[in-house]
Amino acid sequence: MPKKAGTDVLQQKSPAEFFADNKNIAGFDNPGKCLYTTVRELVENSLDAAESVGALPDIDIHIEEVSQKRLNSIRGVSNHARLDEELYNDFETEAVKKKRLAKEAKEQEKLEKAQAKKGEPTTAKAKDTEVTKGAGAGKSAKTFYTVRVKDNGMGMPHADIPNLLGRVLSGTKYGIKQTRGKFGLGAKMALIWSKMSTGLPIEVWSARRGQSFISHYRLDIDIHKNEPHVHFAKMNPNPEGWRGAELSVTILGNWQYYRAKIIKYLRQIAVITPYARFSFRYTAEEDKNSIAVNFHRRTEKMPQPPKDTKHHPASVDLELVKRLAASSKASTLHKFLASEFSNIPKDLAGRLIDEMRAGVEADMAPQELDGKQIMRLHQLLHEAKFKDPDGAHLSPAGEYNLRLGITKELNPDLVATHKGDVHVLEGHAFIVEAAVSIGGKLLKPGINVYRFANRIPLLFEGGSDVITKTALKRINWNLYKINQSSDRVGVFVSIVSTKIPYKGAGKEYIADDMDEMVQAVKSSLQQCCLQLKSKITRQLAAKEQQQRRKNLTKFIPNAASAIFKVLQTMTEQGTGGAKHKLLDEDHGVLTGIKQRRTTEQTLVTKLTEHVERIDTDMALEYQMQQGVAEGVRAQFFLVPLSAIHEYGPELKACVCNIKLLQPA
Ligand SMILES: Nc1ncnc2c1ncn2[C@@H]1O[C@H](COP(=O)(O)OP(=O)(O)OP(=O)(O)O)[C@@H](O)[C@H]1O
Repeated sequence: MPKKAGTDVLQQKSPAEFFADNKNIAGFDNPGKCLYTTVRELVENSLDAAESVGALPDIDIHIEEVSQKRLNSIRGVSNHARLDEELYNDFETEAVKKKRLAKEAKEQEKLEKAQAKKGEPTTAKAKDTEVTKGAGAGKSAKTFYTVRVKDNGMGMPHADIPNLLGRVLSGTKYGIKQTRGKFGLGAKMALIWSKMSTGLPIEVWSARRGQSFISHYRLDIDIHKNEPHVHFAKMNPNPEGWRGAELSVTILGNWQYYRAKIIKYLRQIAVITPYARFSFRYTAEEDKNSIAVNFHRRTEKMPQPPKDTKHHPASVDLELVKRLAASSKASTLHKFLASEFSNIPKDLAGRLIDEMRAGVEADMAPQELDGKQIMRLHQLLHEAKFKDPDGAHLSPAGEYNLRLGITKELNPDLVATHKGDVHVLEGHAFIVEAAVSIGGKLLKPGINVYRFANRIPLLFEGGSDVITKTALKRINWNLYKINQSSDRVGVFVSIVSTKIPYKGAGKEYIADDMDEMVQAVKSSLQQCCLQLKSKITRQLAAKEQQQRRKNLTKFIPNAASAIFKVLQTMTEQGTGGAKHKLLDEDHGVLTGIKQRRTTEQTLVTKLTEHVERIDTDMALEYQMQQGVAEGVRAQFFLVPLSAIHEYGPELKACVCNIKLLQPA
């Protein structure tokens, strides 16, 4: 142990201490961001937990505002009235107070005038109200929040709960599998922050399938030792057979500044997870500020769950090879290579061993490999040719879910989706899915980028991210008849992989420096744009036609009146002086006018009929050119009323055909 702290004194930190000192690395930058990241980490754990047992996620999220005063009573700290006002940050001298009140009165007067102008009732405000300030009152007051997230997932084994939630860098998601969580850090960071800001422990309820009790824990973390500290643990009866987990943590936060981000996050997670139900409630100390938002489940079709896979030879480092060899249960080196790695079939394992030489035999135990032999093996694994991972173990959201989520949450005019091929980055397979939408009231004019990685929305650091940069700089939107500044364009890209190359443990963005990733994102977006281009071209043609008709129709009254006047003059003056001889039908027209059978209104009616006929003829001609099969098609999704429904024959009507297709 160091005797005294100083720059030249050797000190050691536990992982918990490190992350407590550097919270920003994990996305816990300031109170508002801490509130956001806490919600996010707990929701993502819940989604992982529900999907891992194949349950359609049902997630309740509740944020409850807790004033300093209430927090103090929870903690048993007494709330004293202030004795020495000048001691506090928010103390105002008489002069400052007078100035503030005058300013407030002026603003109030302005507001009342504006309301009176609009005919609205004026909101009376008590002027010069003196608030009795106790502990936690005034503008320096902080606000705390209890965040509670409940799910219907797999729950946690009773005995593992302290380690899973009270020891930094512990978790069940370190395997080679696509999961939202990866680092074994998120929930513990929420606990560390609660410990740092309120000193309150985390509370946990959990029940697993086949378990007759509900585990109930209250625990915190010994940051110095990186160990869980259990306040109490109980096994309560579970008469209703509930399964899932519920976590509750009380932290310092800032709802006011991060409210929009939290709602945006939930809206985006609802886009990428339309098979989940999210119910969100915010309870404020003042009831009028409370809100509730529900994101309903729109489909019961969940993507195939991701599967565990093995290390691809191209993805292993020297340390990992050493560790795998030391811990392998395979009896021979040959079996070790063929069983611990993906894409090394038996014959290739034999060839690799032959290639290693240096005293290496196929039937030696992997633990017998010495340091140099391990180095040789590691080198060979990176130099030899192996098949790429096929990506079958990944679980992309699917074009159906992506489209459904976008349509449901943003209601755009057009959407195109595309699922890219499997690509590989450092031995890890990845798939890029993309969607591009046009229109919809919720989007601003311009390019609106939505980023997802392993089905998590990424909301921060957009400027440095590969998806944003590709959408803004590498796509020539004009080529696809999309106006990048005036059209409301939604760009949605979802990347799934066993290893998302995040920059930082906060999982906020993917860097732009990997060519494989850049190309895959670009190509998926281009494919969406190509689909949109043909739809937009058709829409533009239809619009042009409509405009032409509108223009012609607009001039009919004037044209009819002018023609009528000419014809009237001709009838009145006779046609004796005409240069050209009139045809019989022309005489007919003039006679009609003379006898008042043909009026100006007759001309209006005839011209209108003519414009409409031309319009119909052009539409028919267009339809003939396109062919019936190429007629205007739009995909839309119907939500079945029950889980059992049939994809029956095509429904034919005079205006459209509807065919119910089983989603791919
Ligand atoms: N709601 C839950 N249901 C079931 N298990 C959970 C739940 N929340 C957490 N866990 C378990 O606790 C472990 C630790 O969670 P934590 O959030 O600290 O890290 P992680 O999700 O593994 O990784 P990351 O830091 O990347 O989010 C998880 O791996 C999981 O096994």
